[in-house]
Amino acid sequence: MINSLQDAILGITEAFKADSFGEKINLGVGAYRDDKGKPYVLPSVKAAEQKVINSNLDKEYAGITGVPSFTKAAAVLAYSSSSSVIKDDRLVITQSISGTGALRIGGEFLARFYPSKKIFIPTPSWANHNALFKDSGLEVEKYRYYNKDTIGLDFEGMLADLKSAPEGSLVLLHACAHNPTGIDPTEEQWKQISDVVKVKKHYPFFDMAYQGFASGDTDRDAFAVRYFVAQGHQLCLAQSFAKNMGLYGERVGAFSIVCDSAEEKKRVDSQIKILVRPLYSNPPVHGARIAAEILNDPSLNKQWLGEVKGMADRIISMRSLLKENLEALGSKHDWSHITSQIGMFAYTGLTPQQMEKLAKENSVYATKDGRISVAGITSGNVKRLAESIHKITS
Ligand SMILES: Cc1ncc(COP(=O)(O)O)c(CN[C@](O)(C(=O)O)[C@@H](O)C(=O)O)c1O
Repeated sequence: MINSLQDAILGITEAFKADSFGEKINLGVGAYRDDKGKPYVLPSVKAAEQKVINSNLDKEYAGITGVPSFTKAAAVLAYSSSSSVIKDDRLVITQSISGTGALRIGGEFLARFYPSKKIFIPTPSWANHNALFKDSGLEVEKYRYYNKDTIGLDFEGMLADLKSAPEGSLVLLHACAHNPTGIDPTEEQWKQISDVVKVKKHYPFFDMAYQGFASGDTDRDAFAVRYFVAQGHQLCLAQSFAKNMGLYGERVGAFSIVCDSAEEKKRVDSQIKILVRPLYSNPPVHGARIAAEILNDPSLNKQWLGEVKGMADRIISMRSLLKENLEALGSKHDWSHITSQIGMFAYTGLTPQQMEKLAKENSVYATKDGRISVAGITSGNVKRLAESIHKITS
């Protein structure tokens, strides 16, 4: 019996669309919305796209690993131009079908070549990680990440689970803006995580789907990845440009592997090509060309960084507004986690039953785990949202 897919996240948008209430609120899928609740095409993306169109490029196939001007620039964005992985030419990188595709290439590659087939992912993690790595042929295990009592990071639990995992396990790490909790380790905690990963000889797989979108600063959001590289870890990285460039439907991403030499890079590069060719042969060019323009044109890059910061800042201000509105209503709960968390999502701590009530009785739609996409909050709907939350939590 084939079960029908009722995706925990995409299904929320379907329910939202089916609701005829005029003031319904969608806090489901992690996609940025402006203060009018509308999708946002970054002006820098529009300008870059115009440049691509004006170049009258052909529509020939890209190579298996994609548009070189994109992948080279994506590597610099993640690792920085001064990184030894780039200077010593020991980074394998391929374009991917956005972040999901990057994770999948990584999962398939590791299932083929990495000794351990166990990948430890945080509890909770992005809803799609589990199926994605299982379908890649890996066994998915969990490490503690979220402390529901403090609505914070269960750092002791995380370290303990990484220490007790079999030596040389795969470990998935959210580089910044953890989905769904919005709770990130501090830089000090990342250093301790790196130490444990090194002692246990684990292999880090970073998922960086929100670089620049978390703090508004692309270098700051890449701290964990760059620190681990500086500490000598070999690792792999999935990058998505869905959120920080708003290229959701263009499916722009990259998968990279840090090797220990240029020689090993050559061997790994050919294995990546052997894996990708029969999967989808080569990736779409349009979105990658737009991203390449933005990353390589200094004035477009500067404009883009300002726009990414603008998105991050709007989300941060909506966090504060929601917390202030809840407090103004006389809520007795401590809502400080709403402003201490970072990135696209706030992990409210509401129960599935309360989330159900939010939807059924208040036309506020979000995933059952209590995650809300803060990007769906606007200065126009924040009051009604706070009233709805207050009503079901009083
Ligand atoms: C941690 C993480 N990693 C990878 C991806 C994949 O992103 P893409 O393939 O589009 O580059 C997402 C997107 N997750 C969502 O924002 C979300 O959790 O709502 C949403 O886009 C999704 O597909 O679920 C993510 O949150």
